Amino acid sequence: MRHPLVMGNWKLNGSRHMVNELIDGLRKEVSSVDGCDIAIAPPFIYLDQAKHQASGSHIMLGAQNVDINLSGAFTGETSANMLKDIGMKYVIIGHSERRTYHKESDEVIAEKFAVVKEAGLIPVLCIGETEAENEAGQTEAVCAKQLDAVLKTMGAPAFGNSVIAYEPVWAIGTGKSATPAQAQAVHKFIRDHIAKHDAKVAAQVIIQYGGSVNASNAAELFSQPDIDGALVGGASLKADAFAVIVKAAAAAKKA
Ligand SMILES: O=C(CO)COP(=O)(O)O
Repeated sequence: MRHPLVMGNWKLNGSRHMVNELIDGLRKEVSSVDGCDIAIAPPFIYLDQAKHQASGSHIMLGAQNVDINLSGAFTGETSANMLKDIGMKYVIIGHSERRTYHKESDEVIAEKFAVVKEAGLIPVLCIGETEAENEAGQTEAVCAKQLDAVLKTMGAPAFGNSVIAYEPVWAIGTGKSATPAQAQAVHKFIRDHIAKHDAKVAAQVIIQYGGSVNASNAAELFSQPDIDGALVGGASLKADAFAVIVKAAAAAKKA
């Protein structure tokens, strides 16, 4: 049985005050939840503070990005080993906002996947099509290409103890989530695509959905057989809304 993961991607939001308030709120709301892994990914500068604030709870920490290099003359960057050093568990890579605004290619993202695995951290690989690609019927081709970048360089076993987040770009921050049936169809495609290489790895890889997940639509999304939790943006900035999503994921897998 796969254990769902609900992860909050705070993106470029937060302050010292908010880190303390939000984590304190979450700790109260989710203290009795079991059956769902919980993580948050605040901005880099607050990761250490967040780790301390969450200590003793089952809220895990993740980073929103990582560099492909481990050390040296790379001004402004953060390495996978540094993230490991401060107690991170997950690293989000390939988010569509980084693909778009920072021109990250599939090849660079595959390199990031490799350094994250090498450091003993869990990559959360974001994939998904744009609205134009969706309308052109290219959803599966785009997802396959984004997965293949990692499959080609590292092989299917790299997806063992890794997370994939299917985030259709048109659903991110728009309030227009994919329907549960639409998301399920793509999640099944993703799992089947990995199964062509390694059925065992495909059966256990966590595939999260992301894109306008909120307290109202989460339960129905999680009722789908191949949706293993969510990567949540806006709704992760409010403890009560995020907790509803976490509880929905835990309940779905017990049902
Ligand atoms: O990009 C996302 C998570 O990584 C989704 O963002 P929203 O939940 O705000 O749509």
